[in-house]
Amino acid sequence: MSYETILLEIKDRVGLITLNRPQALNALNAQIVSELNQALDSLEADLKIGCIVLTGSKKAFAAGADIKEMAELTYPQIYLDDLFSDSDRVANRRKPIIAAVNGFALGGGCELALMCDFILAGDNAKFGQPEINLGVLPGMGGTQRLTRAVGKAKAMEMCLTGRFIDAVEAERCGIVARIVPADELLDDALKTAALIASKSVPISMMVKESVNRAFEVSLSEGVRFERRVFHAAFATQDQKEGMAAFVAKRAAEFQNK
Ligand SMILES: CCCCCCCCCCCCC[C@H](O)CC(=O)SCCNC(=O)CCNC(=O)[C@H](O)C(C)(C)COP(=O)(O)OP(=O)(O)OC[C@H]1O[C@@H](n2cnc3c(N)ncnc32)[C@H](O)[C@@H]1OP(=O)(O)O
Repeated sequence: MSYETILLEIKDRVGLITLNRPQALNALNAQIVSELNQALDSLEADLKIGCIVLTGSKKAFAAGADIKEMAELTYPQIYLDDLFSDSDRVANRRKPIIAAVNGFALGGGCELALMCDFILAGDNAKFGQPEINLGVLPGMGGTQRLTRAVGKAKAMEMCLTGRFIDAVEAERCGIVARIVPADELLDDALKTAALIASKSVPISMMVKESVNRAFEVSLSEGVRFERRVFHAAFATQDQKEGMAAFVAKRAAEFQNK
C-alpha cells in the first residue's frame, strides 16, 4: 500500500510511520489522518509487529491541524461530520506506539504525540497548544490528555498562553519520557521499539490497556482491573515460557500465545 502523506516501513518486528508533508511542517489534514489510520490498521493486523514508532521530520513532528484547510470550516459542517472523530482510532490502538518527536509538536501535533503511549523527544523538540492564538482551543484531546500528563497549572498556562515549551521543560513536567540528541532520536526510538517488540505482544497489550485504565476509573476499580488481567496472563503460554526461561537461566522466546 503506498501513501502520499505518510511513509510506512517495516523494520523486523517494528512498524515505522513517518508523517510526510514537509512543505507544511506535517500539518494534519483529513488525508494524513486517513492514511495514518490505514497504516496503523495494517500494522495492528500484522502478527509479526510488536511495536510502532510514529515520527516526523527534523524540523517538525507536526505543526498542528492544517490551518489553511480549517479556516473556512463552518459549525454545521464540522458538527455533522463530527470533525476529529477519526483521531480516536489513533488513540485506541492496542499495540504500543512510541512518538519520536523532533522539532515542532504543536496543537494537533502535540495532541497526536500525547495519544501515543510515550514520547521520546529530540533535544530540539518544542511542544505547545497555541490554538488560542487562532481563536480556538485544543480540539483533539489536548485539554484532557495534557492536563492528565502535567497537571492543571502547566496545562492551563500552556493552553491559555499558547506558549511553546522545550524538550527539557517537557520532560520535567511529564510530557516526555526521555530526551535524546536530535540526530540519535530515530535510532533510539527504533531500538526501544525493538526491545518492546521482543516481549510477548499479548502481554504488552495487557500492559497498555491496564496503564490507560488509570485515566478512566477509580483507583480501586483500576487495581481490580489490573489484578484480573494479571490473573489472565497465566492463561498464556508466554507466561509459562517467561518464568521457565528465568528458572533455566536462559532468554525467553515468546510466541505471542
Ligand atoms: C484541517 C481540516 C480537516 C481536519 C481533519 C483531521 C485533522 C487532524 C486533526 C488535527 C487536530 C485539530 C485540533 C487542534 O487542536 C487544532 C490545531 O492544531 S490548530 C493549529 C495549531 N498549530 C499552530 O498554530 C502552529 C502554526 N504554525 C506556526 O506557528 C509556525 O509555522 C511554526 C510552527 C512556529 C514554524 O514557523 P517557521 O519556522 O517560521 O515556519 P513557517 O511558519 O514559515 O511554516 C513553514 C510552512 O509551513 C506552513 N505551516 C506551518 N504550520 C502550519 C499549519 N498548522 N497549517 C498549515 N500550514 C502550516 C506555513 O504556512 C509555511 O508554508 P508556506 O506558507 O510557506 O507555504
